[in-house]
Parts: sequence; structure tokens; C-alpha cells
Amino acid sequence: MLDVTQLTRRYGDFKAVDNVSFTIKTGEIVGLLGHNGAGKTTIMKMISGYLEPSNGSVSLDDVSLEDDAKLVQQGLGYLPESLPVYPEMSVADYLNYAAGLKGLEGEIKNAEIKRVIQATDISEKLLAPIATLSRGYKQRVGVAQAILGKPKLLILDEPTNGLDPEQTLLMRKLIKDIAQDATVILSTHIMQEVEAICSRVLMLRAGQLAVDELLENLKRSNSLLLHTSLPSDQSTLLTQLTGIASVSALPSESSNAIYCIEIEKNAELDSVAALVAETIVQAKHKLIQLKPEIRDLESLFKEVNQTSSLGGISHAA
Ligand SMILES: Nc1ncnc2c1ncn2[C@@H]1O[C@H](COP(=O)(O)OP(=O)(O)OP(=O)(O)O)[C@@H](O)[C@H]1O
Repeated sequence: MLDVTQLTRRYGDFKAVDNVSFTIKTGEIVGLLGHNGAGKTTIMKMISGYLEPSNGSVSLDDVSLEDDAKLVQQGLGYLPESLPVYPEMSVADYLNYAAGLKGLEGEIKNAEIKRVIQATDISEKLLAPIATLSRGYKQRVGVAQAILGKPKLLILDEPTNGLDPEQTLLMRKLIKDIAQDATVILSTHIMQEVEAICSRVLMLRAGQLAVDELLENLKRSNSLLLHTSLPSDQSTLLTQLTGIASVSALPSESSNAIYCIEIEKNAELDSVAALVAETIVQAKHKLIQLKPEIRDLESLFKEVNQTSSLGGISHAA
């Protein structure tokens, strides 16, 4: 489990990361989102021990970076924003070197190197110098070194950057497999990536944590979409129900009606949905479809970044 407590990083007078706290359990894949300059890389560098925080602490399975950086770092894999250095090294030599840095030795080391080569599908480039690889292959080598030693914590800065669609799918599967026994935190600007693999989202705004929420909750809005034979002149049947803020009719191409039902702030979506269903059935009208309106992550991202105060949309723990 990763514990980040009141993490702050200043560059001179400027606070790049401001009092950020969160916990990530084993098995979770968490997406770290935010505009350019929001502080994502700075946070990932501090979690990986590459950069010292100005304040706050990071611990992995109750061992803090401050107390034993070496032990914590042996349990983590990091794919940095800038890709593998050592351009003159061959892929094989580089992985051998990276495995040594992680404390792997002998047969275990060889088996691990083989495993990551297979997992990232780079066997045909083993003898090629890193400098001659395409961007996508460099990215795969970066991921291969990050997963050496089956880290307990995997930190990935834009993991699918430069990958073709087939490799993107493979990478997503690989990340999901790793997350079965590890904690994964990844940064990306690609919302599809988040929707495809993350279970939870942390959104940063100007160095502060603006949202910490499960993806499924984020995508749920406080509205229901209802497709029914109830005509609009009888929609007051719905308006008067407890927990409903407003009902508006949407354009419908059939003889049936489609309503957008907005739920009151403190009402529970499931209970209101049950009440709506019951009301329609009791009024002997057809209930064709009733579902929560799904919010897309792009609009939510825009909303968070336009909110003037962090209180507006924050779900942060
Ligand atoms: N070494 C540094 N010295 C001064 N300011 C820095 C330094 N590194 C980062 N910053 C500033 O800290 C802020 C956060 O930067 P960071 O790289 O963490 O953002 P990011 O969210 O990863 O952005 P991007 O999406 O563009 O990668 C930015 O305003 C950046 O200019």
C-alpha cells in the first residue's frame, strides 16, 4: 500500500505540489490527471525517491522513503517521462544493468529479464543499441525495466506514449496483470487510457488535489434518463416525487417520451430510480429504459479545471 501524506514541493517561492495526500491499495490502478504543469511528474518523482519533498512523506507498505529509501526503491518500478538513457547500450545490456540495480542476481535475474522481454514483446530488438530504436520500442524497453523484479509499486508516466494501437492494448493488459499484486499509479493525458484501465482518478489542479474518486462514481452524474410512454402533460407525476429536482423532456423520434430527470443534491440516485420506475408502472405506462446519465471524463476534466474554488467539485478524501 502506498501512503502519500501532505506532500509539498517548492521551487523557490513557487509551490509545484501543494499539500497532497492519498493512499493507494494493492490491486488499484490509479490515474493521475491534470493539465500541463499541474504537478504530476513532480509527484511521481517524489514518490519514486528521485526528488526530495519540501514537506510531507511517502511510504510503501509502512516503510517510509525517509527511513529506508533503498528498501522502498527496490520495491518500485518507475517509467519516467523521458525514456531510457544510455543510448549506446544494447537493449539486453541495459536490462541486465537495470536488473542489477534492482538487486536481482543469478538465475532469478536471468529469469526476470526473460519474463520482461516476453511481456513487452521486444525479443527481436535485444541486440540493437537503444539509440536506434523507434519511439514505441524505446517505450517498451522503458516499461520492461520498470517491471523488472515484479515491483510492489509501479509508477508510469504516460505509459502508452508512442505505442501503436496493438501495442497500446498489450500494454493495458500488461498493466492490469501487474496490478493484481501491485499498486499502480499512472499519469496520462489520454482519457480513453484512464477509462480503459484505471479504477480510480486523482485530478491535480495547480499542484493541489482537486478530485480523488472512483472512476465509476465520477462517471455517474446526478441525472437519470427515462424512456417511457408517459406523455409530457403527465410529467408532473414525476416532478412531485421526493428527491427529484427537475424533469425536462428531450427530443424523441418515437411516440414515446425521453426525460432527463435531475436528482436533488443529497438524494440517492438508486432510490430515486426505483421510485420513478414504480410510479411509471403504477400509472400503467411503459417503462422502456431507465438509466443513470454517464458523464464523460473529458467534460469532468474541463469542469474541474474551470471551477474557481477547489470546494466546487472536490471529492478528495
Ligand atoms: N526543476 C524545476 N524548477 C522550477 N520549476 C519546475 C521544475 N520542475 C518543474 N517545475 C514547475 O513545476 C510545475 C509542475 O511541473 P510538472 O512537471 O510536475 O507538471 P506535469 O503535471 O507533469 O506537467 P506535464 O503534463 O506538462 O508533464 C510546473 O509549473 C513546472 O514549470
